[in-house]
Formats: sequence, C-alpha cells, structure tokens
Amino acid sequence: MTQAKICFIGAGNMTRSIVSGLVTHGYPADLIYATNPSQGKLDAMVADFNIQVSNDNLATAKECDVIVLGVKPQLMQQVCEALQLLDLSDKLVITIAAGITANRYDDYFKQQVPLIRCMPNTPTQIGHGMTGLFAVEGINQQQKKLAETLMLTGGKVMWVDKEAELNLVIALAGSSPAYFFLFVESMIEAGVALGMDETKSRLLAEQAALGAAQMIVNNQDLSPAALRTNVTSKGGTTAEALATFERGDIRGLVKQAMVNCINRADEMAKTF
Ligand SMILES: NC(=O)C1=CN([C@@H]2O[C@H](COP(=O)(O)OP(=O)(O)OC[C@H]3O[C@@H](n4cnc5c(N)ncnc54)[C@H](O)[C@@H]3O)[C@@H](O)[C@H]2O)C=CC1
Ligand SMILES: O=C(O)[C@@H]1CCC=N1
Repeated sequence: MTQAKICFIGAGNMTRSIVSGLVTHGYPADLIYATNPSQGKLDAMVADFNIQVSNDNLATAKECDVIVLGVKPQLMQQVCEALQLLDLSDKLVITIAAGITANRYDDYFKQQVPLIRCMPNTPTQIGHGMTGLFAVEGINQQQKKLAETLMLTGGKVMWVDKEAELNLVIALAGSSPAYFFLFVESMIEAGVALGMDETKSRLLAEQAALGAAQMIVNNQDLSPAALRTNVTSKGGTTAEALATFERGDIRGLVKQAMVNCINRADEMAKTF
C-alpha cells in the first residue's frame, strides 16, 4: 500500500514541496501524477521530478489510489464537484487546503469521502517540514499509515484528534515559516539600511537563523528562553536589542498574529 499510485490535483507550491520530498526519498516517480490547467507548471514537474502529468483531473484521479487535493481553498468546491463521478470508496483522499472542514468534502463529492486533512508547510521540500494530520471517522490504520508515510518524506508529522486543532497547526507550523521569513527579511533590510551590502547581510542573517533553529532542536533539555539568556550578556548589546523587541510587545504581537491566523481559518471554513 505504500507503493500506491498518487495523484496531486494542482501542481503549485505545496504540491512541489511534497513531491520533492517523495522523490528525494525514493518514491517511484512513475507512481506519482500531477495535474494543473497550465502546461508550464506541469513541464517543470516533469523536468524536476520526472513524474507523470496531465491536465485532465478526472481521468488522472480515476487511475490513482490516493488523491491529494492541492488547489487553493477558493477553487476546492468546483474542483471536487468535477470529480463527483468517481467512486471514492476504495480510494484515499488527502486534502492540504487550509480552512475547509472535512464534512464539506462529503457535500462537494456527494458521497462519504475517506478523507485525511493534512496541514503541511513549505520546508517539506527540504525534508524539514511539519505536517499536522486529522482523519475522519472510518479511516483505517493502513490508510493513516499511508498518509503518514507520504508526509514523513518531507519531515515530521503529528496527528490531532480534534479537527479544530488543525487551525492551531496552521498558526504554529503551516503559516509560520512565513513569520520567520519576514523576520529575516526585516533583518536584511535593516542591515542594508545600516550600510552592509545585501549579500553579506543575507549571509549573516540566514546563518544566524539556521544556527538558532538547530540549537533549539539540539538542546531539547533547554528552553528557547534559556538559549536566549545564554546569548544575553548583562549590560551588553543583545540586552539592548531584546529590550527593544519587548518594548514593541513582540510576544503580544506574535500571539495576535496567531489568533488572527486561526480566525481566518475559521472564517474560511464558513465561506467554503
Ligand atoms: N503554501 C503553503 O505554505 C501551504 C499551503 N497549503 C494549502 O495548499 C493548497 C495549495 O496552496 P499553494 O500550493 O500555496 O497554491 P498554488 O497556487 O501555488 O497552487 C495551486 C495550484 O492549483 C492549480 N489549479 C488551479 N485550478 C486547478 C484545477 N481546476 N485543477 C488542477 N489544478 C488547478 C493552480 O494552477 C496552481 O498551480 C491551498 O489549499 C493551501 O491552503 C497548506 C499548507 C501550507
Ligand atoms: O496562507 C495560507 O492560507 C496557506 C495555509 C498555510 C500556509 N499557507
């Protein structure tokens, strides 16, 4: 079953990330399919991963054991409705869309969908991804294992028992790489504004980000707060920088950003 035929409906950023993880881990490229309306993205999937491609969603999905829905939430209903002719009872449907709750897929497909909702993130493409998974009732252990195996090729996985927890996964992992990108982007901009050239600013900021992330991972016995304290000499430079963040209420800002992220996922669930 781990050698299932998998089709990705929508060959965008997230599909590329997952396919990249699969292929890098030796999943046979001839068992991976991707569809997209525009030929350019399909050509790139062939060039980069040597997988099978098509612009016919229905024919491709019919061929496959696992259907991964990788389109934007706004398009999900129309894409699923066009697949209503499929009998999904012996397939597994995996959706990576943010915000759309599992029960909506039963409406879209006009049948009970064997569904696993996944919330991955883009670091999946380099094997450092984090994916939250939620299975609807009736999904068996073999199907769970299959979804888990697929997503493990891109990094770590975590099952949630309650569907609502997936929105927390979005705030903590699905969307959060963008928070870190924004932070590094801001550091590079400031470095340039303060007189360092962009290439050097980027190298300094990216290496600091990489080192800090790896130190958090390597030091499970230390809290991020302890690691921060180790950098911070009393009366030194770091203390000044950190005090500036605290005066700007960075903690409150991060919390509010995550609350707004979750609220948007809730709103999307009501819209689609
Ligand atoms: N980008 C991210 O970090 C994450 C995205 N997601 C979810 O993944 C899904 C896809 O997001 P992205 O990859 O960022 O979007 P994207 O826009 O890069 O990819 C979507 C792809 O679907 C294609 N498409 C449009 N209509 C189609 C149709 N009728 N049939 C087949 N393909 C069609 C588009 O041409 C595009 O290539 C979204 O639902 C999003 O919520 C989930 C976790 C993280
Ligand atoms: O921004 C979004 O809606 C998607 C879901 C998580 C990351 N990207």
